[in-house]
Amino acid sequence: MSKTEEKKGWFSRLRDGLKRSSSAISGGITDIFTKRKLDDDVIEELEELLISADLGVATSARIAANIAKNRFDKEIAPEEIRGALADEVSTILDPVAQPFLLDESRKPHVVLVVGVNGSGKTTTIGKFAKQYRSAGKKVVLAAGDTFRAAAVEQLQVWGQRTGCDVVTTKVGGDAAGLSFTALEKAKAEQADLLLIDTAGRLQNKTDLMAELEKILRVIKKLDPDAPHSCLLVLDATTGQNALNQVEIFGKVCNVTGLVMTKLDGTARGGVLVAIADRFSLPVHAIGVGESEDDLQPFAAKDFARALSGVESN
Ligand SMILES: Nc1nc2c(ncn2[C@@H]2O[C@H](COP(=O)(O)OP(=O)(O)OP(=O)(O)O)[C@@H](O)[C@H]2O)c(=O)[nH]1
Repeated sequence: MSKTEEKKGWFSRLRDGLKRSSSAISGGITDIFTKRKLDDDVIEELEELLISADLGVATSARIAANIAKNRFDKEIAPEEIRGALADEVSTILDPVAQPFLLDESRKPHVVLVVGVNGSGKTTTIGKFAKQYRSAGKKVVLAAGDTFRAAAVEQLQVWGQRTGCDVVTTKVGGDAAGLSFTALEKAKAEQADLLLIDTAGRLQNKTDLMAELEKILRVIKKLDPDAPHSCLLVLDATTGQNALNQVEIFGKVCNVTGLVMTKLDGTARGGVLVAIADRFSLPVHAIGVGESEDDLQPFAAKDFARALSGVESN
């Protein structure tokens, strides 16, 4: 498949995945803008529409005001508004759309993967493992979600599939100790990348924080700069709650980048715009489906156009 075909294929998948979010926005724009002049009421309705699509109050107000500029008192076609919205969203997302970069000077580059249960951490780890294995890198996985046997098994499956060693311990075992062992092994083997999975029991914040802090403390004994990255995986279906998760996890570990999954299962995909606007954290990848191919590097313009219901890329 050529690069253009591949890009086109991904754009259709992205557009299909974001359908629930985009049809609410796109349909709302048609309802608001058909045969009406752009006045204060229309701006307010647009703002409300964006808030209901989870773009956040402050961000929605700013976008609506920007779109209204130079268009006041004119009858504007819905398609033009969708295009203008895509441009506004793209301006917000562009600075945060940054691919994850492997630091080759680290042996290994240590990545701590955090996020609440079921957010898509394992899928993300599997995808990264596959990507770097295909590039000929040595990758070690640490099954740090020691609470659930299924989480460990799932990571082992990824290990087998991608040819990566998976360091595990018994169910209920110490995640920090396991991370230490995994880093020791990865260092000894001159691995390029160590991906550490973690448990995400946000319902017990104190335990979660204590556990993450312990992992951080312990791996720093072997490498004071580790972890070199901390990826927070967010589930888009949680909507505005994803903003709280960025804050909570940010207090424990220095979150360096985000991955947002399950954008296909929700009408709340706009939350990614609110998060980008508020935290300015790099967004490395997004997921619009259950297969590993549905997790792709984040492209701001494509996302903005798909979310706004602009038909082509
Ligand atoms: N629809 C959809 N499902 C996804 C996406 N990403 C992951 N999933 C599914 O969500 C479920 C949870 O994903 P995992 O990768 O196991 O998440 P986790 O954070 O490791 O979960 P725990 O191990 O339970 O903590 C799985 O059934 C995945 O197939 C996505 O982008 N879209």
